[in-house]
Amino acid sequence: MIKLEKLNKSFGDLKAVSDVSFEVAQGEKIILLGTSGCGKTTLLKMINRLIEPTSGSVFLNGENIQNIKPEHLRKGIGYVLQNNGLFPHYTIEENIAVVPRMLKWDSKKIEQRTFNLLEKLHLDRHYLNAYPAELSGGQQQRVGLARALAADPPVLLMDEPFGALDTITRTKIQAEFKNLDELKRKTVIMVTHDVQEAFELSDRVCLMDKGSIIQMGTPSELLFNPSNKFAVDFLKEQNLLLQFKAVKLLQIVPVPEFGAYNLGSINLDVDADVWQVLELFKQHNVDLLTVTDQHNQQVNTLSFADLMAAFYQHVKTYRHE
Ligand SMILES: Nc1ncnc2c1ncn2[C@@H]1O[C@H](COP(=O)(O)OP(=O)(O)OP(=O)(O)O)[C@@H](O)[C@H]1O
Repeated sequence: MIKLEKLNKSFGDLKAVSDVSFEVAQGEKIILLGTSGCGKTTLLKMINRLIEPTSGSVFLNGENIQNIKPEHLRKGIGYVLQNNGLFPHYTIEENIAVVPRMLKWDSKKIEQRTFNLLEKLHLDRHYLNAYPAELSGGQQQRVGLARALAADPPVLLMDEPFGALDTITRTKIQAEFKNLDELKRKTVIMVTHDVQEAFELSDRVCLMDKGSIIQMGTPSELLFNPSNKFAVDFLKEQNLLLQFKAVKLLQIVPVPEFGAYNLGSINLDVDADVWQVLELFKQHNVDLLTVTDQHNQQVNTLSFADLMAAFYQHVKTYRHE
């Protein structure tokens, strides 16, 4: 779907992006992660031609984007800017309608799409005539996302979309983002410097430093098989928490087909990660995790200590693979 080939960008003597190559499959969620100034935004902007590379190429569905007019290219690539970048003198309705108007949609279609997006993004219709400054940061962020999604582009580029939000609003919007059906089929490349956000929302993480890729892989690959000291150090602070979130209960405690996990009277999602289970152990003060089969017969029980032992055994095995 998207292919980056030996992309370089220099600003004078400064190499902002250095020899970056990778491919992104359709529907994949890639997160560009790294410290401030490592070249993430520059790399992102080369994908929609807001910045032209010094050398190297970007291909979209096999076509070199140098051969596509920037305005045309950007109609098929939604872009959520850092600090949401809404036009302050446009109402919310006008902000959302920017690309559909460029595409000359009729007003009824634009209205329907706008209402539909507001509903999906939990924004009340009465904001339509308001200006961005009248909305909270979280609401502005939702409008920024609605604007990028308005014309239903197959690709979405997002630059620190949740960066300006407080932790609680951020966690809430991240969860909504993850569960938005509309986004599931889209190819997303997103910039962040927040490790947890990267691990939570991505299929693969592209860890960068000084313009270059340090490591690109799934969250589990980065966590359990970091490629060098930079990758180890970057993830060190939150390592254990990230590991608990990266490992699914299913990977360490088998469950029969159509069976279930239970904590006391709580029925757990079979897709739960270890962190969610640990949280539930703590919150509900239960002693045992039970595994039942399709007839609701108990086939296994694990204490907190058993669960931890299974987790560490899994981590040990994974590291040696
Ligand atoms: N237009 C420009 N002219 C000169 N230098 C630039 C320009 N744009 C970016 N840079 C420099 O290129 C480097 C990479 O910048 P970039 O914005 O891509 O980093 P980033 O990883 O996105 O940082 P942040 O997380 O702080 O947004 C930085 O050193 C920056 O100062």
